Amino acid sequence: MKKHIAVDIGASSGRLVVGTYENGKILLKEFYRFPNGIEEQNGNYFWNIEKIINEIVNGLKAAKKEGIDECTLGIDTWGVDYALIDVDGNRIQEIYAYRDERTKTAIEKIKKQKSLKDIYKKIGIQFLSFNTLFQLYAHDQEELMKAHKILLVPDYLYYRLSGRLISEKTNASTTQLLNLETKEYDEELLQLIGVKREQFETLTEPGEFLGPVRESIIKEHDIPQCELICVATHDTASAVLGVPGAEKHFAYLCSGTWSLMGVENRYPIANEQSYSMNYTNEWGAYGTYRFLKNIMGLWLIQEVRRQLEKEYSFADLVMEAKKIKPFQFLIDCNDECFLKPENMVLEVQHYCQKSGQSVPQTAGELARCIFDSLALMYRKTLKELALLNEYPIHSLHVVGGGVQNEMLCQLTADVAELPVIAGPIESTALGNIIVQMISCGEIADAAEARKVTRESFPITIYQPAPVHQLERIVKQFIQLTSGGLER
Ligand SMILES: Nc1ncnc2c1ncn2[C@@H]1O[C@H](COP(=O)(O)OP(=O)(O)OP(=O)(O)O)[C@@H](O)[C@H]1O
Ligand SMILES: C[C@H](O)[C@H](O)[C@@H](O)C(=O)CO
Ligand SMILES: [Mg+2]
Repeated sequence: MKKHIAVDIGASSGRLVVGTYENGKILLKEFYRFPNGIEEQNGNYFWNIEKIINEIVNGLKAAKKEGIDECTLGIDTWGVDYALIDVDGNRIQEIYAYRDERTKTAIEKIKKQKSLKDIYKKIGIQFLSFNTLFQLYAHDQEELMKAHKILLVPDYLYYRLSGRLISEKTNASTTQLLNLETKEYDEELLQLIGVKREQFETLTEPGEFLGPVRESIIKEHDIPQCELICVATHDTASAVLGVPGAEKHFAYLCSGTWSLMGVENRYPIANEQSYSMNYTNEWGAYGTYRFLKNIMGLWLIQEVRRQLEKEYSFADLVMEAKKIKPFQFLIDCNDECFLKPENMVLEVQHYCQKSGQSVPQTAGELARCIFDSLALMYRKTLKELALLNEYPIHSLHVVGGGVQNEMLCQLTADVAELPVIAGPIESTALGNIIVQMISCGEIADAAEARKVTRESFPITIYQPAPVHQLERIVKQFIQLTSGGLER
């Protein structure tokens, strides 16, 4: 039976997971995990890509030790960030992390040259200050001109492992450079940022076979014979494929460092309303669109935990939050001030103080503030999704590490007043492996894969319970988040 390895690298951790398809079920086993995170150098933030590559090789060595001699392999990571390589394939700079401040003013500068609404109408991607469009605009032009190729992170990892140059579509859409109509890189925007089309590789469909891992790597390290498959290399695109949605229109929350909340459509929605509410049409696998919004997510609690010297585990922080009276402290989770503050504890406290609220002091109060605010933001986003898609949303699938935060899952059900269907945790790795299984002919398509997922992995359903004075709390939250929809 075929073995498929998913290399899933998120902003806070990476993992290697092996998947097999047996008797109508998908079996997954995580066999290697490593911490990930951004590193500061001279006031800028970067990814340690050589460490990530070493960890991938270490993971493959572990796979060989587990008795995996041959397999297919797919790679997915976070979006927007890129490597520049010269004509000899050498990386010519460190890989900036999207939380670096260099793009802080890029949107303001670009809007003087091109209307943001016009960009949105043809590209349909949400405006995030760190999208690749803005990163390249802010990049040193001399260095950019020296680049033979611009490779998003997972494309670069495939290149390092195999020598194959790709520009995988789902992740390429996070650049905010792909034109919805031409289905190609938008020439006008490329000119605006001083990049030539040939600096990007030909757009690549998820599912394509890419060939073997370089012989030199296999000779140097005792790793399995791997056939690389181009998966949905944007981790969120893979995560969505792993959502066990049975309904025609299912809403999902990919709950990790970011909270990505959206729906899967067969068509883009890029109109006045979706522009004003800043929703995105990231490309999904198999011709779909991920109509979603980025919510600051569990980054908030990750940074509070880091500030508290990791004295508390995530489970401890949930336990502490449970002891605190709810809805005393609320923040607009999507406020730019939370994107990369020096000290998240002080940032949350300052926000509460300047908005005239009590100030959370203890770990429990800070965690409570974050979880309450995230649940209310999820409610707001679900209402907006139903309005913009013109169809009702009756439940919410939660996948990713946030599934382990049972308190937040229940709180989300209560505050959003709908059932939350939680699981699988490793939906990203699952979606990565699903594309490999479809390419190998073990599963027919995404619809069959979701059916198999429902039969293979347990879910937990959180039914909504009444929240005392919910209307008043929602009104207070909507005022904080400067309006937006609430019916
Ligand atoms: N035992 C736990 N209890 C509560 N929350 C948990 C627990 N374990 C993990 N989490 C939550 O899951 C989050 C990590 O989720 P996940 O592993 O999906 O992120 P990732 O894949 O590393 O990052 P990305 O979102 O970039 O893909 C943690 O930040 C934490 O908030
Ligand atoms: C920066 C991107 O919006 C981010 O990577 C998000 O798309 C993601 O991939 C979260 O895991
Ligand atoms: Mg992840």
